[in-house]
Amino acid sequence: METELPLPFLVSVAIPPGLANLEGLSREEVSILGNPFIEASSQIQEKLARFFSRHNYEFHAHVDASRLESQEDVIALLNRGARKVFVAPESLSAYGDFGTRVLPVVSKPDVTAASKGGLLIKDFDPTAAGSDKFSEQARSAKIRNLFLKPVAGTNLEAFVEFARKSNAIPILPSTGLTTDKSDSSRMLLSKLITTYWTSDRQDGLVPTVVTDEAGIALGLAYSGEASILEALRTQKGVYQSRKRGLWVKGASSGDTQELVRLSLDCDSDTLKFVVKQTGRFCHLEQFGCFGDMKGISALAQTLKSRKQSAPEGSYTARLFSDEKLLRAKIMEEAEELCDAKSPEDVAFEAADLIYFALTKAIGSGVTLADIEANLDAKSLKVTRRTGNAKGKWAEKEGIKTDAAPATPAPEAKPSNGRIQMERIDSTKVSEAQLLEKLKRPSQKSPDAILKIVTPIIDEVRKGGDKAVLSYTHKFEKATSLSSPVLKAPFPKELMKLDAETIKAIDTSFENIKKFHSAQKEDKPLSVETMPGVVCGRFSRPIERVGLYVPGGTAVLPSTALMLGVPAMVAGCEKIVLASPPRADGSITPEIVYVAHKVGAESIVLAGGAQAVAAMAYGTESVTKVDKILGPGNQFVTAAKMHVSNDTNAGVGIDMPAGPSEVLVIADKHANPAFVASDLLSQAEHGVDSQVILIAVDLTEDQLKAIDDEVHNQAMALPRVEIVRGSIAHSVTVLAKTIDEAMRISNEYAPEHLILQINDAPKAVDKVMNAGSVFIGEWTPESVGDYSAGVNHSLPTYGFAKQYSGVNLGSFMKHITCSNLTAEGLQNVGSAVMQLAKVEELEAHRRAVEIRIKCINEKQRT
Ligand SMILES: NC(=O)c1ccc[n+]([C@@H]2O[C@H](COP(=O)([O-])OP(=O)(O)OC[C@H]3O[C@@H](n4cnc5c(N)ncnc54)[C@H](O)[C@@H]3O)[C@@H](O)[C@H]2O)c1
Ligand SMILES: N[C@H](CO)Cc1c[nH]c[nH+]1
Ligand SMILES: [Zn+2]
Repeated sequence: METELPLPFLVSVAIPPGLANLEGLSREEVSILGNPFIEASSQIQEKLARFFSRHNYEFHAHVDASRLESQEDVIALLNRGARKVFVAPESLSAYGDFGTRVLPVVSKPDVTAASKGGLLIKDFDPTAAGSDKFSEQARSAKIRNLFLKPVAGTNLEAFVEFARKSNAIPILPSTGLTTDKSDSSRMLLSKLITTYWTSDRQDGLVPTVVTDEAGIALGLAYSGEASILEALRTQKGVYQSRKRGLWVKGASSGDTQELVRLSLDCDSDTLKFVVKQTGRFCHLEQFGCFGDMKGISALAQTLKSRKQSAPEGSYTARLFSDEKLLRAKIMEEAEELCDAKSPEDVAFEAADLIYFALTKAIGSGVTLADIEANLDAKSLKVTRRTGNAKGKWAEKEGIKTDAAPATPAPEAKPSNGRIQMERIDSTKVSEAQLLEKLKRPSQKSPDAILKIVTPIIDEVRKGGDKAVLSYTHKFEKATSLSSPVLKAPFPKELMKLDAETIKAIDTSFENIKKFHSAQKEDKPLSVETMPGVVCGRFSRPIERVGLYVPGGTAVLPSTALMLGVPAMVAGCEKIVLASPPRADGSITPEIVYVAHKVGAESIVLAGGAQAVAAMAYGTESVTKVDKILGPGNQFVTAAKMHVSNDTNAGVGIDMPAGPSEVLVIADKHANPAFVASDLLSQAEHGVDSQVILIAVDLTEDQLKAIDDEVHNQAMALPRVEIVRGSIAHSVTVLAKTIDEAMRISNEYAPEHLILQINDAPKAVDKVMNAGSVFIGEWTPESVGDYSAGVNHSLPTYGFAKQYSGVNLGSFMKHITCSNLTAEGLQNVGSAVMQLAKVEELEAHRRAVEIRIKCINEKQRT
């Protein structure tokens, strides 16, 4: 059961007839329970989204959006505060990046339909045949976020019991609950709430923490079924006095409370009433039973009362009435805060700024609760601002800005803002400014990531399988998984695929195999450096390799091919694949099929640092490997670095392969639609991806044609919101010549370089730094990602300056050998002895001398 819900059930709130406005969905109806479930359709999506942001009290809106037509509708709902949106299962893959905020809705009771994060089953009939079995399966699978919506006419009390037993969250129809305000409906509602609570007191009352809207505890009271019923009926603070029965707060003192929301705590033995308090709560001369308010809440309270009755001529009264003075003070304090250095000064200046900012808010009728609700709502946004400063402020500080007003920051208008790359003219900026613009989006500091992965690695090293499994349960929610490894031979039923996919994998497999086989050396190297001195070099496969196939935000069977095929061609004896499993513990069938084709000995069903540690050190069931290869997120990369630095692990790694990137060089011969499609193909990987276009001597019309294509093609993509994120830190650079473009590209050292220019093959000579190059208009980068034969596991972040991408050599070691004849030793011996003498390593010298003496003796006899 999800514990973050205010109450352990949802109430499905009916949309008012006519849909003229949604005011019928008033705060009193949905907010007190804090937990509505609303059915959306494209027609009312916008109204719903606006409704969520307007009523920014903390209520959990769960929205059935299976009838929405566009992804943008879903994203708008998420951005405006819907905690969860349920969509048709076939469109789920488009929301991979939104974690458990988007879940599937189905009508058939089937536990296996639960994706990683949960499931909503509609029209559920708890009395139908097979429902007991379903309940048992649901309980043992411990699916988080399993929501059940009953078929019309279901007995609600029995249904709630059924849901509790099944570890599910029931969605109760509004009819008879919130929409019907009769006593009997309120009675049913209070009964349902009391069904969930447990009291350890003899009188059956439940302790009730009373807080104001900012969450400051006012005091402790008690609730019983009757007081809850009365509180719901009157929407006021009503409690159960232990001595005097029903206690309507403020009935005699006039210090009444408006009930804002009620919730149960995690183990359902304490209630919380959030109230708007008039006057004070405590019977003593203080606001709450724990004393008066402090800090920001107290300041907000004081400002509120000053606004109502500030003595004329007082400073606060002046601030409320003199807009210019307040503006100047906010600016002044903001600057002082920016300039403050010592912790004391920062605290002092921050307090001043908060005072003036809050004065502005209270003067505009905005409460502290409104500000806090905004902060909470921002944390729920799935599309974010870049965080860059705007216009004049950025210019003043000489830092990266948000897009100019003509191209608004995409995040500001998530649904329809233009998707456009920032432009920079390389001839009008300094080299330093250009490089600043081309900086990759910043990632979390390596230290912060290391702090997260080090304990995971240590635990796996010590705890083996058990530790790996516990992390897989935690991160992948695959709680049913009992072994972290799937050993070959892999069962056929785990690699059931349609014929078209098999054909595509087989084609790619053959091409990758062909290209990597061709990288084999014909024969061992052998060179006679002096007469009788023969030096040689031969290669051997690395015996045991661990191949990490990412699976967090997207499943990438193509990466399994790119790592598995060269390992097979190299002749590695043991190939171990690792990839995060799905929530039901299974691995994508495409990956199992590739593992089978490359002859992998096992698949480690784990991801992240735990998978890397398991392969580096070995566990009871995971084979220890000699080298770990493959891309991954920051946790995977940090874990690879960490284990490779541990001499006890004895494990090597490939190179840092992070968020995807592409640099396209296009001249006037390039087709704008092709250019845009290549940029977007890497932009869709993740919001941390970056794409760069170097436009060589293009006119404004030609540039606009590419910009238009980027926007129009992006808008038609299922992952448009991810593209918005990556395009926000992507750049078009204007250059005059191909040489200038190549110079910039070599400095950037892109993972992928695409040449869409006249006589593209000729320009290849000028490429110094790049992971992989795609030459000419008929070579989109995606052919390299999947099927051409080249490898797609490539160095990013500028590491193409010193690393190669994965290739056959990544799976081989080169061993050298020397073979001397007596004549050879005589020829080279004097040089060796002299250098040994210089280094004062006498034993080295004598190892030659002893042999030369022997040769000389032999020659004499
Ligand atoms: N350069 C290349 O050649 C190339 C190729 C393919 C993919 N990629 C990149 O690989 C990356 C794949 O990342 P991904 O996240 O989708 O999958 P992933 O498999 O790399 O990571 C998922 C794992 O991250 C761990 N994790 C997540 N959050 C965590 C947390 N808070 N603390 C500790 N561990 C946590 C979990 O163990 C989870 O299993 C992307 O950036 C993609 O662009 C690069
Ligand atoms: N372009 C990615 C490497 O940066 C690899 C990939 C896998 N699937 C699609 N693309
Ligand atoms: Zn790709």
